[in-house]
Amino acid sequence: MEEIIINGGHRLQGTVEIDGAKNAILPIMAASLLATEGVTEIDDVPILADVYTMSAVLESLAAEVAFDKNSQKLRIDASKPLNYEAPFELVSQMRASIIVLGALLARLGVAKVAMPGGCAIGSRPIDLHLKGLRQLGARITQNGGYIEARAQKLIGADIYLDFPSVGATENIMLAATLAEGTTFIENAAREPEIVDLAIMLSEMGAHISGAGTETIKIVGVKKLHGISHQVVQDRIEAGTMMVAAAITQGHVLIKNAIGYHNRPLISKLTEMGVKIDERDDGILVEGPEKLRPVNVKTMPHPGFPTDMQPQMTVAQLLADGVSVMNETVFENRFMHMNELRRMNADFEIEGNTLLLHGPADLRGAQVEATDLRAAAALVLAGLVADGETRVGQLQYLDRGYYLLHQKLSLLGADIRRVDIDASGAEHPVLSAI
Ligand SMILES: CC(=O)N[C@H]1[C@@H](OP(=O)(O)OP(=O)(O)OC[C@H]2O[C@@H](n3ccc(=O)[nH]c3=O)[C@H](O)[C@@H]2O)O[C@H](CO)[C@@H](O)[C@@H]1O
Ligand SMILES: C=C(OP(=O)(O)O)C(=O)O
Repeated sequence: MEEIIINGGHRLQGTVEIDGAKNAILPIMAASLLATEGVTEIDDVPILADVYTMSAVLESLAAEVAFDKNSQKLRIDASKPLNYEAPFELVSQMRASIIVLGALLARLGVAKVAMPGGCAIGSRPIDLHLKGLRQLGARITQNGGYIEARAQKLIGADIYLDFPSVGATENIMLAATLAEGTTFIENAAREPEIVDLAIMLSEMGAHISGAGTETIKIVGVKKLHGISHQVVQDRIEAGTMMVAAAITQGHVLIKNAIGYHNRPLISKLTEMGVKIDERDDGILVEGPEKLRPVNVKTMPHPGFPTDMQPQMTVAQLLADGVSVMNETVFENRFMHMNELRRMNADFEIEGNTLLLHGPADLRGAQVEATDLRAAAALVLAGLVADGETRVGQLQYLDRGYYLLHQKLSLLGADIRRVDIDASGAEHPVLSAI
């Protein structure tokens, strides 16, 4: 059993490097299935459990995948005939595997993918994905826990999404690249990871415009080819580090961080009294002695990201007064708060609204992650808590952060990751995956 152990109270100082984005690499890996010629080579690939899971999904479909951890390069050859079925054992490990549905349908005219379940943060249906694919001409059936989509040919369509779903936008983009004619996705998701996917698809030979706006236009082409692509930086990892600096009175340069990807977070941290300097070499964050309370509402991009909500609640807890967090994207994303209560946090939950009474006098405790960003929030709380915090269930953290403890340790935190054996002895963990 592994744990991260933190002794709080250290100011973070220095420079931190950020990896490629989990939420960009996963759809990019799915997109590589569309290349019938050449191989796809991807740089700056984050070393994450989800990347290994997606590699296994692609291999189950008969793509050849090679991931070199040292150079962080991923090579995918999908040029040979592919299978059309993504099995339950893999899809159930990671919801994002549903994105192979659109790619397989476009490439093979048929796809069978296990229905992804919900997860701790919400039920997460895929009705919008299916609605979009149906509008492109797919016949979709659900049987025995699998979704099967078939189409002799996909035909471009005008698709309006009731909600700007990231995954639905990506699935439809992948399917539409090889459809006959033009597709418009209206009320599309506008996240930077959508833009990165569009860049990659364009490099492969797709005709896409408007990614990053509400309307994406895709003119279908006959075929796509392998390319080299560098994954965009992970704005959520960058944001997590910004909050770490903000709450520890730190002085941290987030190297090469992209300010316009984190505009709402920068705005809210500034309101809290954090000094933020967007420089050519990254974003410099200086935490104040006292944080001011602030109200936050999560929204699809360019609103405040739900994936920064748990981390932000730690900063709000430490602020001098009452702050409000309103979570509008997922229905159950306050699971970390019960763990923070063990650390002496004072708050009330009313539906999807959280009232945080600061300034909290956080005390170290044994806590357990319930999902990926909950894990990050608990580590952040440990950085400022009095005494020792032990964070368990690190498999969630490993989905989205590589060696977070090492990065924080290099900035001056007293933090280590250990494997605890049956006798209770602790062994240092040097490489998480
Ligand atoms: C791998 C990846 O990129 N994951 C991100 C992606 O997840 P994901 O793509 O799953 O998130 P969506 O944008 O699709 O979901 C947002 C909301 O829409 C709902 N919905 C979605 C699809 C659908 O068909 N029907 C429906 O009702 C969901 O239940 C949720 O309440 O965007 C989320 C919202 O920014 C982020 O938290 C995740 O980190
Ligand atoms: C919710 C997240 O990811 P996923 O959609 O992969 O579960 C996340 O990155 O915070």
